[in-house]
Amino acid sequence: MDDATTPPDQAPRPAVSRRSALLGLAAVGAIAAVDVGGFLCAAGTLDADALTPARLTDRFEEVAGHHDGFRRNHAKGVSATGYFTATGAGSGVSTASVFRAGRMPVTGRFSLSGGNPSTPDADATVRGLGLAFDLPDGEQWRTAMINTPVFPDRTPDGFYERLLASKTDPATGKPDPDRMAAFLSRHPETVAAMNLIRQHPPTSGFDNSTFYGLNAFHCTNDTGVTVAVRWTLVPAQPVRSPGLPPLPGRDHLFDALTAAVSRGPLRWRMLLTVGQPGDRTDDATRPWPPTRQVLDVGTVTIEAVRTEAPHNARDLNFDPLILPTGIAPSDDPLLSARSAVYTESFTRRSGEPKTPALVDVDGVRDDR
Ligand code: HEM
Repeated sequence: MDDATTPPDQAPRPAVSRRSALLGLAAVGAIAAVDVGGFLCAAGTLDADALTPARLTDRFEEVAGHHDGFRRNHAKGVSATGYFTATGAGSGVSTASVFRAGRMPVTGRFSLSGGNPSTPDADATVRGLGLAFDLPDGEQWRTAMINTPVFPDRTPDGFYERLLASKTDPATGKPDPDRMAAFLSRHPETVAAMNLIRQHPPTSGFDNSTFYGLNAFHCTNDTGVTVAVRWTLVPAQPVRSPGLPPLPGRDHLFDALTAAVSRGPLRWRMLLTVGQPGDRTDDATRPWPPTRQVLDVGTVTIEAVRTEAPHNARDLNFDPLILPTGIAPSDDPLLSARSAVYTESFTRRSGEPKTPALVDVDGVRDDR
Protein backbone atom coordinates (compact mmCIF):
# COMPACT_ATOMS: atom_id res chain seq x y z
CA MET A 1 0.00 0.00 0.00
CA ASP A 2 1.16 3.47 -0.81
CA ASP A 3 2.55 5.17 2.30
CA ALA A 4 0.45 8.16 1.62
CA THR A 5 -2.80 6.21 1.90
CA THR A 6 -1.83 4.10 4.90
CA PRO A 7 -3.97 4.89 7.94
CA PRO A 8 -1.92 6.89 10.46
CA ASP A 9 -1.83 4.15 13.07
CA GLN A 10 -0.33 1.73 10.53
CA ALA A 11 1.94 4.17 8.78
CA PRO A 12 5.53 3.04 8.65
CA ARG A 13 7.84 5.42 10.45
CA PRO A 14 10.63 5.93 7.94
CA ALA A 15 14.08 6.06 9.45
CA VAL A 16 15.64 9.46 8.90
CA SER A 17 19.27 9.24 7.92
CA ARG A 18 21.52 12.24 7.45
CA ARG A 19 21.21 11.66 3.69
CA SER A 20 17.41 11.71 3.72
CA ALA A 21 17.52 14.84 5.82
CA LEU A 22 19.71 16.46 3.19
CA LEU A 23 17.39 15.25 0.46
CA GLY A 24 14.48 16.61 2.46
CA LEU A 25 16.14 19.97 2.69
CA ALA A 26 16.84 20.06 -1.02
CA ALA A 27 13.45 18.86 -2.12
CA VAL A 28 11.36 20.57 0.51
CA GLY A 29 13.42 23.71 0.52
CA ALA A 30 11.29 25.50 -1.98
CA ILE A 31 8.16 24.59 -0.09
CA ALA A 32 9.60 24.92 3.37
CA ALA A 33 10.97 28.33 2.72
CA VAL A 34 7.65 29.46 1.53
CA ASP A 35 4.64 27.35 2.11
CA VAL A 36 5.03 26.67 5.71
CA GLY A 37 2.42 27.05 8.34
CA GLY A 38 1.52 26.48 11.88
CA PHE A 39 -1.37 27.52 14.01
CA LEU A 40 -2.93 27.28 17.40
CA CYS A 41 -5.16 30.23 17.95
CA ALA A 42 -8.39 28.80 16.51
CA ALA A 43 -9.30 26.78 19.58
CA GLY A 44 -8.89 29.65 21.97
CA THR A 45 -5.60 28.27 23.25
CA LEU A 46 -3.70 31.51 22.90
CA ASP A 47 -0.80 31.79 25.26
CA ALA A 48 2.56 33.50 25.18
CA ASP A 49 4.08 30.79 22.98
CA ALA A 50 1.06 30.12 20.78
CA LEU A 51 1.39 30.59 17.09
CA THR A 52 -0.57 33.58 15.85
CA PRO A 53 -1.16 34.94 12.32
CA ALA A 54 1.25 37.80 13.09
CA ARG A 55 3.95 35.48 14.40
CA LEU A 56 3.73 33.21 11.38
CA THR A 57 3.76 36.18 9.01
CA ASP A 58 6.80 37.58 10.85
CA ARG A 59 8.54 34.25 10.30
CA PHE A 60 8.05 34.51 6.52
CA GLU A 61 9.70 37.94 6.67
CA GLU A 62 12.53 36.58 8.78
CA VAL A 63 13.22 33.83 6.24
CA ALA A 64 12.77 35.79 2.99
CA GLY A 65 13.34 39.38 4.06
CA HIS A 66 10.89 42.25 4.13
CA HIS A 67 9.66 43.42 0.70
CA ASP A 68 7.27 46.35 0.87
CA GLY A 69 3.96 45.82 -0.89
CA PHE A 70 4.50 42.16 -1.81
CA ARG A 71 2.87 38.98 -0.56
CA ARG A 72 4.73 37.35 2.32
CA ASN A 73 4.60 34.10 0.38
CA HIS A 74 4.23 33.52 -3.36
CA ALA A 75 5.57 37.07 -3.73
CA LYS A 76 6.59 36.67 -7.38
CA GLY A 77 3.68 36.41 -9.78
CA VAL A 78 1.59 37.66 -12.67
CA SER A 79 -2.10 38.45 -12.88
CA ALA A 80 -4.34 36.54 -15.31
CA THR A 81 -7.84 36.80 -16.74
CA GLY A 82 -10.16 34.30 -18.32
CA TYR A 83 -13.33 32.36 -17.66
CA PHE A 84 -14.73 29.10 -16.31
CA THR A 85 -17.13 26.97 -18.33
CA ALA A 86 -19.03 24.59 -16.06
CA THR A 87 -20.22 21.28 -17.49
CA GLY A 88 -23.01 20.97 -14.92
CA ALA A 89 -21.56 17.67 -13.63
CA GLY A 90 -20.76 19.25 -10.26
CA SER A 91 -24.42 20.01 -9.56
CA GLY A 92 -24.96 16.41 -8.48
CA VAL A 93 -22.84 17.01 -5.40
CA SER A 94 -23.19 20.76 -4.75
CA THR A 95 -25.77 23.52 -5.06
CA ALA A 96 -22.91 26.01 -5.69
CA SER A 97 -23.75 28.16 -8.71
CA VAL A 98 -20.18 27.73 -9.99
CA PHE A 99 -21.09 24.15 -10.89
CA ARG A 100 -24.28 25.00 -12.84
CA ALA A 101 -23.70 24.68 -16.59
CA GLY A 102 -22.62 28.07 -17.90
CA ARG A 103 -19.72 30.48 -18.20
CA MET A 104 -18.38 32.97 -15.66
CA PRO A 105 -15.37 35.34 -15.46
CA VAL A 106 -12.23 34.35 -13.57
CA THR A 107 -9.33 36.44 -12.25
CA GLY A 108 -6.17 34.43 -11.64
CA ARG A 109 -2.61 34.73 -10.46
CA PHE A 110 0.33 32.47 -11.36
CA SER A 111 3.07 32.56 -8.74
CA LEU A 112 6.21 30.97 -7.40
CA SER A 113 6.43 30.18 -3.71
CA GLY A 114 8.78 32.23 -1.61
CA GLY A 115 8.63 35.62 0.02
CA ASN A 116 11.23 37.33 -2.17
CA PRO A 117 9.70 38.84 -5.34
CA SER A 118 13.04 39.02 -7.16
CA THR A 119 14.24 35.43 -6.70
CA PRO A 120 15.26 33.91 -10.07
CA ASP A 121 12.82 31.31 -11.43
CA ALA A 122 13.76 27.68 -10.78
CA ASP A 123 11.99 24.52 -11.96
CA ALA A 124 11.98 23.06 -8.44
CA THR A 125 10.26 26.05 -6.85
CA VAL A 126 6.65 25.31 -6.06
CA ARG A 127 4.24 26.87 -8.59
CA GLY A 128 0.95 28.39 -7.53
CA LEU A 129 -2.31 29.30 -9.22
CA GLY A 130 -4.91 31.42 -7.44
CA LEU A 131 -8.38 31.75 -8.96
CA ALA A 132 -11.32 34.01 -8.09
CA PHE A 133 -14.60 33.05 -9.78
CA ASP A 134 -17.29 35.73 -10.18
CA LEU A 135 -20.48 33.73 -9.87
CA PRO A 136 -23.76 34.60 -11.58
CA ASP A 137 -25.54 35.44 -8.31
CA GLY A 138 -22.87 37.89 -7.11
CA GLU A 139 -21.02 35.39 -4.92
CA GLN A 140 -17.26 34.74 -5.23
CA TRP A 141 -15.25 31.56 -4.94
CA ARG A 142 -11.52 31.85 -4.34
CA THR A 143 -9.01 29.04 -4.31
CA ALA A 144 -5.20 28.85 -4.34
CA MET A 145 -3.57 25.66 -5.60
CA ILE A 146 -0.01 24.38 -6.04
CA ASN A 147 1.72 21.90 -8.35
CA THR A 148 2.49 19.21 -5.77
CA PRO A 149 0.14 16.26 -5.20
CA VAL A 150 0.26 16.54 -1.39
CA PHE A 151 1.32 19.15 1.18
CA PRO A 152 4.38 18.43 3.36
CA ASP A 153 2.63 19.32 6.62
CA ARG A 154 -0.54 18.08 8.28
CA THR A 155 -0.86 20.88 10.80
CA PRO A 156 0.03 24.55 10.97
CA ASP A 157 2.37 23.72 13.85
CA GLY A 158 4.27 21.27 11.66
CA PHE A 159 4.51 23.92 8.96
CA TYR A 160 5.85 26.51 11.37
CA GLU A 161 8.31 24.09 12.89
CA ARG A 162 9.58 23.08 9.46
CA LEU A 163 10.03 26.71 8.50
CA LEU A 164 12.29 27.13 11.50
CA ALA A 165 14.14 23.91 10.66
CA SER A 166 14.77 25.09 7.10
CA LYS A 167 15.98 28.54 8.09
CA THR A 168 19.44 29.45 6.79
CA ASP A 169 22.18 29.26 9.39
CA PRO A 170 24.13 32.55 9.12
CA ALA A 171 27.35 30.68 9.99
CA THR A 172 27.20 28.37 6.96
CA GLY A 173 24.77 30.15 4.62
CA LYS A 174 22.77 26.91 4.50
CA PRO A 175 20.04 25.28 6.58
CA ASP A 176 21.36 23.07 9.35
CA PRO A 177 20.91 19.42 8.16
CA ASP A 178 20.92 18.14 11.75
CA ARG A 179 18.06 20.44 12.67
CA MET A 180 16.07 19.27 9.63
CA ALA A 181 16.87 15.64 10.46
CA ALA A 182 15.56 16.20 13.97
CA PHE A 183 12.39 17.76 12.55
CA LEU A 184 11.84 14.88 10.11
CA SER A 185 12.36 12.28 12.80
CA ARG A 186 9.43 13.83 14.67
CA HIS A 187 7.31 14.19 11.49
CA PRO A 188 7.07 10.92 9.53
CA GLU A 189 4.07 12.38 7.70
CA THR A 190 6.37 14.99 6.16
CA VAL A 191 8.90 12.33 5.13
CA ALA A 192 6.12 10.32 3.45
CA ALA A 193 4.72 13.43 1.73
CA MET A 194 8.17 14.41 0.46
CA ASN A 195 8.62 10.94 -1.03
CA LEU A 196 5.36 11.36 -2.93
CA ILE A 197 6.30 14.85 -4.09
CA ARG A 198 9.59 13.52 -5.43
CA GLN A 199 7.62 11.00 -7.53
CA HIS A 200 5.87 13.93 -9.30
CA PRO A 201 8.72 16.06 -10.63
CA PRO A 202 7.83 19.49 -12.01
CA THR A 203 6.87 19.86 -15.67
CA SER A 204 8.48 22.34 -18.07
CA GLY A 205 6.28 25.29 -17.20
CA PHE A 206 3.18 26.85 -15.69
CA ASP A 207 1.15 26.10 -18.81
CA ASN A 208 1.48 22.29 -18.48
CA SER A 209 1.44 22.05 -14.67
CA THR A 210 -1.29 20.27 -12.75
CA PHE A 211 -2.54 22.41 -9.86
CA TYR A 212 -3.90 20.68 -6.74
CA GLY A 213 -6.27 22.25 -4.23
CA LEU A 214 -5.00 19.71 -1.63
CA ASN A 215 -7.26 20.69 1.26
CA ALA A 216 -10.59 18.83 1.53
CA PHE A 217 -13.92 20.67 1.53
CA HIS A 218 -17.54 19.62 1.95
CA CYS A 219 -20.12 19.91 -0.81
CA THR A 220 -23.87 19.73 -0.19
CA ASN A 221 -26.41 19.07 -2.96
CA ASP A 222 -30.06 20.05 -3.30
CA THR A 223 -31.25 16.93 -1.47
CA GLY A 224 -29.10 17.83 1.52
CA VAL A 225 -26.47 15.11 0.98
CA THR A 226 -22.96 16.22 1.98
CA VAL A 227 -19.74 14.68 0.59
CA ALA A 228 -16.05 15.47 1.01
CA VAL A 229 -14.28 16.75 -2.12
CA ARG A 230 -10.87 17.87 -3.36
CA TRP A 231 -10.26 19.66 -6.66
CA THR A 232 -7.47 19.50 -9.21
CA LEU A 233 -6.79 21.44 -12.42
CA VAL A 234 -5.35 19.24 -15.17
CA PRO A 235 -3.72 21.01 -18.12
CA ALA A 236 -5.05 20.57 -21.67
CA GLN A 237 -1.58 21.61 -22.86
CA PRO A 238 0.78 18.68 -23.55
CA VAL A 239 2.96 17.84 -20.57
CA ARG A 240 6.71 18.22 -21.12
CA SER A 241 9.72 17.75 -18.84
CA PRO A 242 11.99 20.68 -18.08
CA GLY A 243 14.84 21.04 -20.53
CA LEU A 244 18.47 20.46 -19.56
CA PRO A 245 20.28 22.65 -18.81
CA PRO A 246 17.53 24.85 -17.32
CA LEU A 247 16.49 27.82 -19.43
CA PRO A 248 18.45 31.00 -18.77
CA GLY A 249 16.78 34.19 -17.62
CA ARG A 250 15.69 35.39 -14.23
CA ASP A 251 11.98 35.13 -15.15
CA HIS A 252 12.11 32.29 -17.67
CA LEU A 253 9.08 30.43 -16.29
CA PHE A 254 6.90 33.55 -16.31
CA ASP A 255 8.23 34.62 -19.72
CA ALA A 256 7.39 31.20 -21.18
CA LEU A 257 3.88 31.47 -19.72
CA THR A 258 3.41 34.92 -21.27
CA ALA A 259 4.64 33.63 -24.65
CA ALA A 260 2.31 30.61 -24.45
CA VAL A 261 -0.76 32.75 -23.71
CA SER A 262 0.12 35.10 -26.55
CA ARG A 263 -0.14 32.12 -28.93
CA GLY A 264 -3.65 31.23 -27.74
CA PRO A 265 -5.79 30.56 -24.65
CA LEU A 266 -4.56 28.04 -22.08
CA ARG A 267 -6.99 25.53 -20.61
CA TRP A 268 -7.26 23.31 -17.54
CA ARG A 269 -10.02 20.78 -16.79
CA MET A 270 -11.31 21.04 -13.27
CA LEU A 271 -11.72 17.61 -11.67
CA LEU A 272 -13.66 17.13 -8.45
CA THR A 273 -12.65 14.00 -6.53
CA VAL A 274 -15.44 12.75 -4.28
CA GLY A 275 -14.30 11.24 -0.99
CA GLN A 276 -15.96 8.29 0.69
CA PRO A 277 -16.85 7.91 4.34
CA GLY A 278 -13.61 7.30 6.24
CA ASP A 279 -11.40 9.29 3.86
CA ARG A 280 -9.32 11.72 5.89
CA THR A 281 -10.41 15.31 5.41
CA ASP A 282 -7.94 16.75 7.93
CA ASP A 283 -4.66 15.63 6.38
CA ALA A 284 -3.33 17.26 3.20
CA THR A 285 -0.18 15.12 3.38
CA ARG A 286 -2.13 12.07 2.16
CA PRO A 287 -3.89 11.55 -1.14
CA TRP A 288 -7.18 9.68 -1.25
CA PRO A 289 -7.22 6.23 -2.92
CA PRO A 290 -7.09 6.51 -6.72
CA THR A 291 -10.36 4.58 -7.02
CA ARG A 292 -12.50 7.54 -5.90
CA GLN A 293 -15.16 8.96 -8.21
CA VAL A 294 -13.87 11.92 -10.25
CA LEU A 295 -16.26 14.47 -11.78
CA ASP A 296 -15.22 16.63 -14.74
CA VAL A 297 -16.92 19.83 -13.57
CA GLY A 298 -15.63 22.32 -16.15
CA THR A 299 -12.76 24.08 -17.88
CA VAL A 300 -10.71 27.08 -16.76
CA THR A 301 -9.58 29.12 -19.76
CA ILE A 302 -6.83 31.74 -19.33
CA GLU A 303 -6.89 34.32 -22.13
CA ALA A 304 -4.34 36.87 -20.94
CA VAL A 305 -1.67 37.56 -18.34
CA ARG A 306 -0.76 41.00 -17.03
CA THR A 307 2.07 42.54 -15.05
CA GLU A 308 0.96 43.01 -11.45
CA ALA A 309 -0.64 46.42 -11.07
CA PRO A 310 -3.33 48.22 -9.12
CA HIS A 311 -6.77 46.62 -9.40
CA ASN A 312 -5.63 43.32 -10.92
CA ALA A 313 -4.83 40.14 -8.99
CA ARG A 314 -2.07 41.99 -7.18
CA ASP A 315 -4.73 43.49 -4.95
CA LEU A 316 -6.63 40.25 -4.32
CA ASN A 317 -6.23 37.78 -1.50
CA PHE A 318 -6.94 34.20 -2.58
CA ASP A 319 -8.26 33.25 0.85
CA PRO A 320 -9.30 29.57 0.62
CA LEU A 321 -12.27 30.19 2.92
CA ILE A 322 -14.05 32.57 0.52
CA LEU A 323 -16.54 29.94 -0.60
CA PRO A 324 -19.93 30.02 -2.32
CA THR A 325 -23.05 28.49 -0.78
CA GLY A 326 -22.85 24.76 -1.45
CA ILE A 327 -19.12 24.42 -0.61
CA ALA A 328 -18.00 24.49 3.06
CA PRO A 329 -14.66 24.05 4.84
CA SER A 330 -13.67 20.63 6.15
CA ASP A 331 -11.95 19.98 9.47
CA ASP A 332 -8.50 20.43 7.84
CA PRO A 333 -6.55 22.57 10.35
CA LEU A 334 -4.55 24.20 7.54
CA LEU A 335 -7.63 26.01 6.26
CA SER A 336 -8.26 28.41 9.14
CA ALA A 337 -4.52 29.04 9.44
CA ARG A 338 -4.25 29.85 5.75
CA SER A 339 -7.22 32.18 5.87
CA ALA A 340 -5.86 34.09 8.89
CA VAL A 341 -2.29 34.35 7.57
CA TYR A 342 -3.37 35.41 4.07
CA THR A 343 -5.42 38.17 5.72
CA GLU A 344 -2.46 39.26 7.84
CA SER A 345 -0.19 39.27 4.77
CA PHE A 346 -2.80 41.17 2.74
CA THR A 347 -3.31 43.75 5.48
CA ARG A 348 0.42 44.39 5.77
CA ARG A 349 1.11 44.65 2.04
CA SER A 350 -1.95 46.83 1.40
CA GLY A 351 -0.64 49.47 3.78
CA GLU A 352 2.88 49.57 2.35
CA PRO A 353 4.43 51.58 -0.50
CA LYS A 354 4.40 49.72 -3.82
CA THR A 355 7.32 49.09 -6.15
CA PRO A 356 6.69 47.75 -9.66
CA ALA A 357 6.76 43.95 -9.98
CA LEU A 358 9.91 42.64 -11.65
CA VAL A 359 8.05 40.24 -13.92
CA ASP A 360 7.17 42.48 -16.86
CA VAL A 361 4.68 40.78 -19.17
CA ASP A 362 4.81 43.53 -21.81
CA GLY A 363 8.56 43.09 -22.26
CA VAL A 364 8.23 39.45 -23.38
CA ARG A 365 8.65 38.55 -27.04
CA ASP A 366 7.58 35.20 -28.43
CA ASP A 367 10.61 34.13 -30.44
CA ARG A 368 9.28 30.69 -31.24
C1 HEM B 1 -0.58 26.68 6.97
C2 HEM B 1 -0.23 26.56 5.69
C3 HEM B 1 0.01 27.75 4.80
C4 HEM B 1 0.45 29.02 5.09
C5 HEM B 1 0.81 29.60 6.45
C6 HEM B 1 0.49 29.77 3.86
C7 HEM B 1 0.86 31.10 3.75
C8 HEM B 1 0.67 31.90 2.63
C9 HEM B 1 0.77 33.34 2.56
C10 HEM B 1 1.18 34.26 3.73
C11 HEM B 1 0.48 33.75 1.30
C12 HEM B 1 0.40 35.18 0.76
C13 HEM B 1 -1.04 35.68 0.91
C14 HEM B 1 -1.31 37.08 0.37
O1 HEM B 1 -0.62 38.04 0.74
O2 HEM B 1 -2.29 37.23 -0.42
C15 HEM B 1 0.23 32.54 0.55
C16 HEM B 1 -0.08 32.51 -0.79
C17 HEM B 1 -0.34 31.35 -1.47
N1 HEM B 1 -0.47 30.08 -0.96
FE1 HEM B 1 -0.18 29.49 0.92
N2 HEM B 1 0.11 28.93 2.84
C18 HEM B 1 -0.20 27.70 3.38
C19 HEM B 1 -0.65 26.59 2.73
C20 HEM B 1 -0.93 26.54 1.39
C21 HEM B 1 -1.47 25.41 0.68
C22 HEM B 1 -1.91 24.07 1.34
C23 HEM B 1 -1.56 25.77 -0.63
C24 HEM B 1 -2.09 24.98 -1.80
C25 HEM B 1 -3.09 24.13 -1.71
C26 HEM B 1 -1.09 27.14 -0.75
C27 HEM B 1 -1.02 27.87 -1.92
C28 HEM B 1 -0.76 29.23 -2.00
C29 HEM B 1 -0.79 29.98 -3.24
C30 HEM B 1 -1.05 29.44 -4.64
C31 HEM B 1 -0.54 31.32 -2.90
C32 HEM B 1 -0.48 32.51 -3.85
C33 HEM B 1 -1.88 33.05 -4.04
C34 HEM B 1 -1.83 34.40 -4.72
O3 HEM B 1 -1.39 34.45 -5.87
O4 HEM B 1 -2.24 35.38 -4.07
N3 HEM B 1 -0.72 27.57 0.48
N4 HEM B 1 0.35 31.43 1.38
